Amino acid sequence: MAGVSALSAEILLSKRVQEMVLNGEEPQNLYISRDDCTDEAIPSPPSDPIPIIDLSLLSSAEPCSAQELQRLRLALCSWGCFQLKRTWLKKAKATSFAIVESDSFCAPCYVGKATCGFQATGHGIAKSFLDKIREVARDFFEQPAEEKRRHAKGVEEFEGYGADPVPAEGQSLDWSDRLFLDVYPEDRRKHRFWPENPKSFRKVLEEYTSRMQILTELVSKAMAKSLNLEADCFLNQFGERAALQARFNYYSRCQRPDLVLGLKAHADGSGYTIILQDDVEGLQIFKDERWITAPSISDALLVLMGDQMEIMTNGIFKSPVHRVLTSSEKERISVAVFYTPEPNKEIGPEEGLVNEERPRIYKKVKDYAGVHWEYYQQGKRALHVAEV
Ligand SMILES: O=C(O)CCC(=O)C(=O)O
Ligand SMILES: [Fe+2]
Repeated sequence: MAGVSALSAEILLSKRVQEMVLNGEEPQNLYISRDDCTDEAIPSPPSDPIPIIDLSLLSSAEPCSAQELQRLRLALCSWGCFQLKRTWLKKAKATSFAIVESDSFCAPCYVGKATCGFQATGHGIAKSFLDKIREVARDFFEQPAEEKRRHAKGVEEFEGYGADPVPAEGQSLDWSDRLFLDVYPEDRRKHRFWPENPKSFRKVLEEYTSRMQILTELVSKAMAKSLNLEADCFLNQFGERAALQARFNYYSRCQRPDLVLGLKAHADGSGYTIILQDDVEGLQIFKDERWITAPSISDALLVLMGDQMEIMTNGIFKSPVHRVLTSSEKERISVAVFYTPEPNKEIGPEEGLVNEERPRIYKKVKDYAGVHWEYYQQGKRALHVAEV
């Protein structure tokens, strides 16, 4: 991009990428982060696809679930993520929930549960609801700039519409715009950042948040069971006021996808992250020394481990490095929900995962997400600060 004037990061971050694209502007130098664009050109050996896990089989009794638990554990040890496909959450009469997946429906297990007194009340994440989230996200970003600016964040703030705060010197900027919102606990919501338009945005996001709460309970329990731990152990570490934060990402088209990333390579500082993609691929996970594209499956959610699950599992589950590519042809939307232990709560490796064969590799940490952020801004991982 020789000849393009070098604007400072602060000025660029006060502008929206979407508007730069509408104005026909090329990416400035500060957005250029890739010099590895030849990696896609090298044919890579075929790899296993990101595992698809059927949670219905994990919330059911032995022996039905043993194989799926094993698949979940392997997915999280080797990939650090898995896809949840066509999942329906059915709220039980009491406090627990069963999940039923349409295409790998485990009839004997479900019948067993039903006769144990589980009653469905229709709390399902149907594909039509996932489409609704995508629709309100798209409708929000496609509004005129003035409307979105009503919910704008300051350059150095986190919450609201805009971009990440200014990174450390030498770090590149992401070719994306975001709307970042604290969604749970409810008393942490700052409604001035919640869009009033499209009209259904708030209601849909409230509903999605409730689904995410149910899902995090299920996933946390399933992960514990897959490691032969007490089902509630991770939930107890996350705490009752564990946070859910939603980040709506809008990746505009880019004239130089060979040089510019939608989101730079990073690992998440959350416990784990639940990602809803649209039909445009772009998310890549670094595995076995190469980047692997996460397929976009319209009725699937991608569950990606963050550093704090790696700590809680004493390094057994991996928090994968991932990034988002840009495309010159299509814009892309995703919604990432970060599930993070409650503020001020100490977390650490589960005792059941520390033994002679597997000595403790991480110590207890508190408010790790803040430390993670400082390193993230320097383009570094933070996990070493938790090492013993
Ligand atoms: O857009 C995506 O698919 C991934 C987003 C992501 O990794 C993040 O927001 O941390
Ligand atoms: Fe991420």
